[in-house]
Amino acid sequence: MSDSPGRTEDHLRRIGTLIRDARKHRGLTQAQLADSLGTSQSAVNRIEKGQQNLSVEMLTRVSDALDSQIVSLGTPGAMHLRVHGGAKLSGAIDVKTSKNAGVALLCASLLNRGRTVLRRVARIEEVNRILEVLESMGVRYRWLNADNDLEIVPPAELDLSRVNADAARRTRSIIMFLGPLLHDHPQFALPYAGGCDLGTRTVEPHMIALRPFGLAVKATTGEYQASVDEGVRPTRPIVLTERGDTVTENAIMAAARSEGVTIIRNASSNYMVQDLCFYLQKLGVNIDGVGTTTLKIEGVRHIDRDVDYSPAEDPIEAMSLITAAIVTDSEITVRRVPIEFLEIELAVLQEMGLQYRISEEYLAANGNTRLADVTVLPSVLHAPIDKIHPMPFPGLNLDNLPFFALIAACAQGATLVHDWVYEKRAIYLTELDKLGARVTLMDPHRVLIEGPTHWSGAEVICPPALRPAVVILLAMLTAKGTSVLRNVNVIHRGYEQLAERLSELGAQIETFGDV
Ligand SMILES: CC(=O)N[C@H]1[C@@H](OP(=O)(O)OP(=O)(O)OC[C@H]2O[C@@H](n3ccc(=O)[nH]c3=O)[C@H](O)[C@@H]2O)O[C@H](CO)[C@@H](O)[C@@H]1O
Ligand SMILES: C=C(OP(=O)(O)O)C(=O)O
Repeated sequence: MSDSPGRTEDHLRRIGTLIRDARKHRGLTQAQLADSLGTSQSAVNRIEKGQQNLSVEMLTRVSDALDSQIVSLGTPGAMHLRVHGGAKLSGAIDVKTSKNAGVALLCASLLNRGRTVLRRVARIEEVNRILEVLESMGVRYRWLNADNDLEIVPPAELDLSRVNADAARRTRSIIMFLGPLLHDHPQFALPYAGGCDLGTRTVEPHMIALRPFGLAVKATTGEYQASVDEGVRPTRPIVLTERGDTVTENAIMAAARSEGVTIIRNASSNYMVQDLCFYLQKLGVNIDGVGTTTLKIEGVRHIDRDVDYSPAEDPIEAMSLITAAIVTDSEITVRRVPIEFLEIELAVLQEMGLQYRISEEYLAANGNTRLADVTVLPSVLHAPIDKIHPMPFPGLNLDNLPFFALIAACAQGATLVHDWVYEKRAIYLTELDKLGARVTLMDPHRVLIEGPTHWSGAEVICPPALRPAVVILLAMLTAKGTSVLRNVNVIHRGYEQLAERLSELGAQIETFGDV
């Protein structure tokens, strides 16, 4: 190691603490660990205090003895959380604007020759990835202030020859560049879409929706090769084969600059789609039917307007924070909840016995979305009578399903959670078992959860999916003892400063990185 002595000591102390935590999780005394390492109890004591130099060989032996990877190598930048469970939360917290509107609006800013300012954008990795891709195309952007207002200025001509493939491959939202780009670019290539690892997520509906605008896409190694037959536009209503959010957004963005009227049927009316429509209306695009499944869009061939738009608050973050209160049995007020996108969730929770207060409604800064403050009160929960399953809006949101799994684990009785959509997400919920939950995987889409759970701290590596990772973090808030959650970078994809904001409510969470 070419480290300075001070840093080495600091690293040794941090490794020592990790070893102590892992030992305690295993329920071992220092003497028992020493035995299995063939060393003395005093040596283990020195190791845990960071007072003993450690060879790689010794570290490997400790890792084996504790069945825990104490130090991860080769993942530069990996961040982890140490959570001391059991603390009650109190106070109030504001919901931030949504990830999913944020990424859609960034893609939509490509439709506009003028300057777009987006207010209070969630400063999350998913947004950063799209910004990196935009920048690689020649778009300039600037964070304007501490409120996270973001300015986007497109170049006279986009340069699609050097698209940042590394950033693009890490987000599924890259697929939403197809709709905006097809207007001015007869040929272009885009890297394949990435995102959470949730099993197969088809892009076929996007192809079907965009074909009437002249788009043909050939998938080659690692890239979509797009070609556009200019002048082709829909001759009849576009009927989406599934009511997906991003596919609806792609169709809207294709229609926005296509002259004449386009009708989209079986459109998603979800929150991010509504935000996109409100933004486009500010750009002069006439859209009828916002909030319904039939949209009538009057395209404008050239859009060149300086525009200022405020995306609405995130219903999934709101659900995450409500869940934090429920699992810790605390009273907290979640402010700026986009209530119209959580009504069914709250109705189901009420049936499960949740007590909460709700304020008068008020409007989000976009002038449209209804907000309210929700105060969650400590409650005794029981399993719902029926299974919990998602539906396109106005159903229970698919991204909120994992939170119901955690809440079900806190409730008395057995709950069936059915994720009919994603092939893999439900499987990750069985990770809750490491903290004491009883989650039985019935098949890849259904889990049976038996509560209530006697949560106990553990060390868990984040699954490669945003919501299941957050659910594990929230369970750790209530689990007895200390837990370690590794590789939490996946959480930063969709949440801004979640650990820090939970700490402000009283949670005891420390962040640490790889040594
Ligand atoms: C950036 C963004 O906005 N992401 C959201 C968006 O992703 P996105 O719109 O990309 O969602 P997908 O297209 O992957 O759809 C999700 C899954 O649902 C299936 N499907 C969808 C609609 C339908 O009517 N029938 C059907 O079977 C799809 O085949 C797919 O397997 O919607 C997902 C589903 O709400 C959310 O989890 C994501 O957070
Ligand atoms: C699945 C999700 O998002 P994405 O579409 O960005 O992968 C999510 O937000 O939970």
